[in-house]
Amino acid sequence: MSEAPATLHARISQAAREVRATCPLAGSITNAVTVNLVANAQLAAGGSAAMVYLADEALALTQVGGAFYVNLGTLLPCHAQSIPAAARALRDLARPLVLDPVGIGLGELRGQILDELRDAPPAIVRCNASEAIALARQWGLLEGDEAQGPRGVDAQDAVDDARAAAQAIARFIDGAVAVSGETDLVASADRVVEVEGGSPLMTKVTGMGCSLGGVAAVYAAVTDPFTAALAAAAHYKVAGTRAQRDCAGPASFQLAFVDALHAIGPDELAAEAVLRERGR
Ligand SMILES: Nc1ncnc2c1ncn2[C@@H]1O[C@H](COP(=O)(O)OP(=O)(O)OP(=O)(O)O)[C@@H](O)[C@H]1O
Ligand SMILES: Cc1ncsc1CCO
Ligand SMILES: [Mg+2]
Repeated sequence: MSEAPATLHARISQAAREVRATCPLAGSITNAVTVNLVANAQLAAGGSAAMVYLADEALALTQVGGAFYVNLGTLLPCHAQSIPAAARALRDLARPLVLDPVGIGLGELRGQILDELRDAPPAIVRCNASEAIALARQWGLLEGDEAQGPRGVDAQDAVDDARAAAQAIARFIDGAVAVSGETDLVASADRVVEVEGGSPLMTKVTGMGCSLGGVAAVYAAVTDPFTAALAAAAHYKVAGTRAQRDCAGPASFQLAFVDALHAIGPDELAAEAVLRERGR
């Protein structure tokens, strides 16, 4: 990993160049609905993919991959062991974990696993606004009114409403949080950047968020968590904007989107990324 350049755009293009040059492996434990899109997006972005379910295999993958991705979307009994075991192994190796806490609040197992991850935390949390607020509450990171109240699993909150939660999580994990929506928000302990672009059709294809987490893990294999989260968010927004021009609806959008992820080079990515710094 070389030293990060000063500007955000330069950091993104350097990260994309390193991904293209090294084809980093990010292993995944991810949900059964969208596993194929996650792997295809990781390959199209320039990385390599390997999906597992069992603890034994997850532990082997943490040793060989540059980063690891965990998505709680469709839990099975084996995940009660495999996800915490992978997270602890990554913590001990000082290798980045990217977490998508899909469906936080649904049933008990998700909550148990997230309690365990508090002690072996991810480097990047990738989620929607409601999930960011729910995770910050579960980990006890909010105070006053913000700490109260039940939350569902849908993204009923606006991305901007999740800003305090995102920053609280980013500080707690000493990493980055990427909250997706019409405008994405990427937070580190001391910076908040908005990323514009994409398409409303991204909400009509399942797994756009899941696969964004997988691509963030590919980037996390070559750069720091904040740059990785920002590069992945920007790559998705630029690819989504392009894909919308060439499609007839959600199905052809997904194809055009994966093509665009693949076609966008590091310089184009930096040139077309629309970023707005919101505070540091
Ligand atoms: N209305 C929108 N306009 C533009 N881009 C959007 C819009 N909604 C979502 N996106 C983009 O779609 C991608 C996925 O974000 P989204 O918030 O839909 O994730 P998600 O709800 O976790 O998805 P899933 O759970 O289906 O994987 C991100 O790149 C985000 O920027
Ligand atoms: C639809 C769905 N259900 C569980 S995971 C998933 C994919 C989007 O998160
Ligand atoms: Mg999601």
